[in-house]
Amino acid sequence: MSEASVAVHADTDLLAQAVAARLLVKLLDAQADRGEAAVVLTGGRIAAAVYRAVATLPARDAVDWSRVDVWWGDERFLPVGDPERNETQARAALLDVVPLNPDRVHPMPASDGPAGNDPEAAAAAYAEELARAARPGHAALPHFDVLMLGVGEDGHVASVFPEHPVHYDNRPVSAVRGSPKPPPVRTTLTLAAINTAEEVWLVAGGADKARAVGMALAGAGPVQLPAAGVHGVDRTRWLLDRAAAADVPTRLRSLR
Ligand SMILES: O=C(O)[C@H](O)[C@@H](O)[C@H](O)[C@H](O)COP(=O)(O)O
Repeated sequence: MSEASVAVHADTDLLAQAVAARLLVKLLDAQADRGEAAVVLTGGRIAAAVYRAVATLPARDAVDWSRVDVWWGDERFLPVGDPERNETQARAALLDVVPLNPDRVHPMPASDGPAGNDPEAAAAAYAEELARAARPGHAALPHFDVLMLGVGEDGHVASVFPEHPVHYDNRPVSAVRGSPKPPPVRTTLTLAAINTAEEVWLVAGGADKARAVGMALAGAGPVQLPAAGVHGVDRTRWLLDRAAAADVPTRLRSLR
């Protein structure tokens, strides 16, 4: 398993700026190595702040956005264009302002989409879309260069919540009902699918995240604290601000 690294930034704004800069470099490196790049997005406030920061960095134009695949790690199961959808937030903050190839943007299905108002069918449809993008004969999932996650106060990541049946689903994409964070119906990559990414970044800012972050890094169980069960194949990066890092053992921090 890859080692986890922890970077701590002074405040949430600097955290978002630093993650945005890292993301651009990661996309550039992936394109230099493989000719293309694939990123998996998430929802929430810190993710939106990162997307907005990417949009304002002049270096964003160094990325060939037409060769970036955009996937989502989770989605709130709502109609297309609903302001609460993670897709809508990412489009407004970043995706609408960079020259992406629309065929390479892969939102999770909406509740009024072709899969119908059925989150299980939506999860299955997304699993099929992922499988179509996988290298033939290799895997059920395409290569993900970097997968970003926020962290909930309860330790959830994507829409994998503590003690939820999704932990026992061996498919790559799962429907979620009864989410403790609204809205209650969602779709999500499972931890096993998340953990196929080359790099996984857990981004958390604010004092309300300190307990979950500290417990995850202290080795809590993944069913009780999903963030503890996340590992990139090459790297797992915890990208935090000082308040969120308050309970992280000092030996694990590289302070900035
Ligand atoms: O749909 C969502 O809400 C998410 O994907 C969720 O996993 C989020 O990333 C965390 O809850 C952190 O959200 P904040 O950054 O807003 O605290």
